[in-house]
Amino acid sequence: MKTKQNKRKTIALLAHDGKKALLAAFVRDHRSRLRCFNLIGTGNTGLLVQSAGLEITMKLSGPLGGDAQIASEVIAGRCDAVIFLRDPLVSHPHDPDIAMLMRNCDVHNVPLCTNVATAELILKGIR
Ligand SMILES: O=C(CO)COP(=O)(O)O
Repeated sequence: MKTKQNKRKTIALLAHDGKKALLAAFVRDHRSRLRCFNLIGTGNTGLLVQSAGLEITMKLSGPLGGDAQIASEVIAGRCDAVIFLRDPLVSHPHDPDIAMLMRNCDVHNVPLCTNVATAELILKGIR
């Protein structure tokens, strides 16, 4: 009889500089739950998650193409949810990449959240 493989899901974590403290607190509060997933993230966000004691695959920093790399994981079907604490109060040099990532989450029906309240719902809901 075939056994169903219990494949870990992948969550992407990204935070703009103005939201990094919030992401650090989120990671601290949900460390044990986050350990159940493969984590990927943009460069500086990844370093922050790593310094909280979690394993994470780091892509490039956002402005250098990291958002685009995360989008490519979404498009390839290798990312199951995106937690993106973006700062809506400042503009970013890579705004086109940010829009592209968000658009592709919608195109591929991948859960995307941009604030902590919804990030908590995603963590509760994803199996
Ligand atoms: O710019 C980002 C997301 O758009 C995040 O990039 P860093 O994690 O490298 O700061």
